[in-house]
Amino acid sequence: MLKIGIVGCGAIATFISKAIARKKVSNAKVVAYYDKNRHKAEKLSKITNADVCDSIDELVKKDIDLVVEAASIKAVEEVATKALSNNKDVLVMSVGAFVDKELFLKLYNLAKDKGRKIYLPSGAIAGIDAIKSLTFGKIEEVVLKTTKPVEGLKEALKDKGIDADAIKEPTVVFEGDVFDAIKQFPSNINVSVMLSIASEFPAKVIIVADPNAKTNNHEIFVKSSIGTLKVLIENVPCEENPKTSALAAYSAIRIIKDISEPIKIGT
Ligand SMILES: NC(=O)C1=CN([C@@H]2O[C@H](COP(=O)(O)OP(=O)(O)OC[C@H]3O[C@@H](n4cnc5c(N)ncnc54)[C@H](OP(=O)(O)O)[C@@H]3O)[C@@H](O)[C@H]2O)C=CC1
Ligand SMILES: O=C([O-])CC(=O)C(=O)O
Repeated sequence: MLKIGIVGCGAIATFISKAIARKKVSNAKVVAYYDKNRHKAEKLSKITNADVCDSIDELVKKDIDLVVEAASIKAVEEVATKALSNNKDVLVMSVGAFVDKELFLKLYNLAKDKGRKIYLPSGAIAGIDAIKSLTFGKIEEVVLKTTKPVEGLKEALKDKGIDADAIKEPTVVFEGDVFDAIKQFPSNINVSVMLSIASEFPAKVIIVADPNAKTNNHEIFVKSSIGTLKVLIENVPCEENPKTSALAAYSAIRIIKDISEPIKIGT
């Protein structure tokens, strides 16, 4: 039985907890939660009976195999460093943190030294399997066009001084590289960093705010010497957090399930 500790008790942690409690994943149990808002951890502990911790340090010292980071980009360095240093594997949802190459290398080397694994789920996008294989050829172009309901982009738009309520038709609110995209939309475009890591090529990113959209759509285009990939995924947003697609949580759940599977499907 894989023992899991979860840091960040929002939308993704809720999906994971329910999937485990409802035995959709039978090889794992949640044993500990930590959230900076203790009441959120307490709410989830009612679903799984897991302990509520007062700090990341307390959580990583527990008898657990895997720490799931489902908190924020800012939390990744501390959570992953402490998890790996305490000989736990770590699954990182806030993949945007790895836009920082130094952090990527630091955690990569720590995991290697400790003989532990860092899991980066495909998250809210599809096609990562093929894109990883395409890197054996020459990648020429990587583009992500994300269209989200205005509601899901509201906070980030406010930070940019854009009044989301004034958007009455599909509007491009960002066009640029992955580095600026994740800086300006840290809770919306982790997928662009995942795409760039998988393709080993910095993605061009376009973000559209659509007042009529009901789904979080990600359109991916990768041109390479091996082939050209075009993928569109239309994701149902989480009720608890409309910025986040349910698929992102299910990709983490799938990794947790696959850890104990004797057969590995896909690249
Ligand atoms: N890889 C991918 O494809 C995707 C990644 N994500 C990312 O995954 C992460 C989790 O998403 P989601 O569950 O929707 O987010 P939520 O906002 O629903 O939940 C995150 C929770 O973690 C808490 N938190 C934030 N920072 C810390 C910290 N340092 N220590 C402890 N708790 C903390 C938050 O508190 P508070 O609300 O007070 O900040 C909140 O309760 C986010 O970073 C999100 O951007 C999301 C979708 C797709
Ligand atoms: O869930 C999504 O559709 C994408 C997302 O929020 C992210 O990548 O940060």
